[in-house]
Amino acid sequence: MSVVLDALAQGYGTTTVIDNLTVTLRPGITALLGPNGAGKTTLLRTLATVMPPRNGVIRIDDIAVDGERSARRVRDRIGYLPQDFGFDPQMTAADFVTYAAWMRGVPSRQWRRAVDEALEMVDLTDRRKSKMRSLSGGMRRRAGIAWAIVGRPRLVLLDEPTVGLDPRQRLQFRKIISGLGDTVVVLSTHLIDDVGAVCDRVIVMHGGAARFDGTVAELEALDREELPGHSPLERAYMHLLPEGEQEL
Ligand SMILES: Nc1ncnc2c1ncn2[C@@H]1O[C@H](COP(=O)(O)OP(=O)(O)OP(=O)(O)O)[C@@H](O)[C@H]1O
Repeated sequence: MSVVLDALAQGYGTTTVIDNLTVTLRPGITALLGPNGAGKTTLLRTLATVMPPRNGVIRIDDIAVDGERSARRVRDRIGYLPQDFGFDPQMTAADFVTYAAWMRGVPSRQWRRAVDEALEMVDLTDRRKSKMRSLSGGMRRRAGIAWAIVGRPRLVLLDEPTVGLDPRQRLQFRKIISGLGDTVVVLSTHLIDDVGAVCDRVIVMHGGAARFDGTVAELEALDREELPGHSPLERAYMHLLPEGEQEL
């Protein structure tokens, strides 16, 4: 799986959110960091083929995704968990994940196995028959993660997947995504601990551009002791913000 963004521009109406972004995403876990409004969700939605690029090119497995026709060719390779995902509260957890398998073009004879595997990965096997409305917030988010990974799509896009998870569930989440193997995983987060623990690569977005693109160790090397923050990664992140935003 390869995902190439070449001079990508994206926005809403007259607002430009992403401007001239060029990156190649490879198998492994990439974190998108950046302040509120930096464009992380917009980038994930664009990668998920929800919005065609305003300018520039997205190439998924060498297919240029520039409209509905080309998007249809790649959608079954993509698992996308939006920040606020909707569901029918009457659906069981298994139905919810089966719906994703169907949407992703998993053949019906494989649904049962694929759904069982996804629910097992997020530790919801014993809740497979529970209605979505009866699950706790953290369980729903884990069902959402199962939604994104069922059928093993090669590109997995997760928008703030650990919001609402308790500490143990966050550790479980890290285990799940570390076990996805040969998959391009892109997640947005504000939790720098998660980045340090599981991500291979970090892209820090600000002002429509990638202000940093490198490994966690390379980001950590930008640590400046004089900046606010409780860890080298937090201080390195602060260092990447414009000067006016570096104080608290
Ligand atoms: N549907 C929309 N219509 C108009 N503007 C939008 C829309 N969605 C987002 N925006 C604007 O685009 C910019 C980027 O928003 P986006 O949600 O991508 O940021 P983000 O980095 O995901 O933020 P957060 O950390 O708060 O989730 C913001 O200025 C936002 O107000």
